[in-house]
Amino acid sequence: MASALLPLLSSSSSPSRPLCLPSNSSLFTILSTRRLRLCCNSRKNRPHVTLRLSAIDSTAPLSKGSGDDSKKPLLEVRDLTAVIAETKQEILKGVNLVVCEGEVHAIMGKNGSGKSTLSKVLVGHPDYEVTRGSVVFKGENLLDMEPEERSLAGLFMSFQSPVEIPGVNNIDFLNMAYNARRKQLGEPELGPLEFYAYIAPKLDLVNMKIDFLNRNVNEGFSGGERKRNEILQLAVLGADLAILDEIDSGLDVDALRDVAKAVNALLTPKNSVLMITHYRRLLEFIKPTLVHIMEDGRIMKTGDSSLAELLEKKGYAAISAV
Ligand SMILES: Nc1ncnc2c1ncn2[C@@H]1O[C@H](COP(=O)(O)OP(=O)(O)OP(=O)(O)O)[C@@H](O)[C@H]1O
Repeated sequence: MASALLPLLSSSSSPSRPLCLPSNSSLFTILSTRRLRLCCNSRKNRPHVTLRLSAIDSTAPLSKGSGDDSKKPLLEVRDLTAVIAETKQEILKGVNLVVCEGEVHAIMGKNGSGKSTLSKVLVGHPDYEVTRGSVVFKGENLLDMEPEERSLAGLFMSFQSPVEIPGVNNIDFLNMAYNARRKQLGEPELGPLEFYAYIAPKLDLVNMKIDFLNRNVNEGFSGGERKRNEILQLAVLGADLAILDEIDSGLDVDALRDVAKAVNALLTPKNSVLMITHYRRLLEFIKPTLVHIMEDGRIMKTGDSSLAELLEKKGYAAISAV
């Protein structure tokens, strides 16, 4: 692997070669949902939680994600209401959600129910304004933080449609994002060689060819390659809470397995995943602690993975009737 890295090093990441990167402000936006803390443990200590569909009334305040009092809440969303900044149209209409450390939560729901908006509001996307409610992340008021502060605090978001960054190659982008984090932590930055040594095992984790490091970020990537690249970013940057918006869309079965394997490998009893999906298939690979169903800007139902099974067999009408 080391020798394969050398051509890339000399061609793209020489310290003497100026990086072609976007302006600071756009880079900030790009990086604002990226953040790091390397987590490589397995999730074998994760408790298995079984809840019946009726066990949680999602309109009532939730005390703990899974109802397990020994767990520490990581994210507490209370009565969150948000509008589109430009039009003031209300999209989120009172979301309640608690994710504890070490939990995997899945959010499902019809198209347009507000799932992506919720995730974007959590990372501080400027298209939306919060009009009511609170979000506490690791004990801090998340809504008071700038997007980049949220990222540095441990929030990572993988977008439904990852953007291309023309003129910026992947390895430079990742190296810079990782170094920004290290700088924040008061740690020395990694030079190109050290960074290659750091990233190489992560490429294996997501089963990505090394060539992708030398291509511009997401430029010409297939849908599946973009998703793998998102998970590579997560593996590099790490996260206390990773929000994965339809990470399964556009993936073939093998790619889904690889991505799920990588996500599972990153989970520890301390960090959590909030994943948005339309399909139960993903939940077979990444086992959820809880499944939430969103409808018209609210979480209307919460249960275990049997909720996703019911949904797949009988559709949303059956869920409303439960
Ligand atoms: N910036 C925006 N401008 C206009 N409408 C928006 C904006 N953001 C969200 N919406 C609208 O808000 C609603 C919720 O959108 P959102 O993307 O959150 O849905 P979703 O549940 O993720 O849907 P899908 O499953 O199709 O991805 C949709 O009707 C969408 O058109």
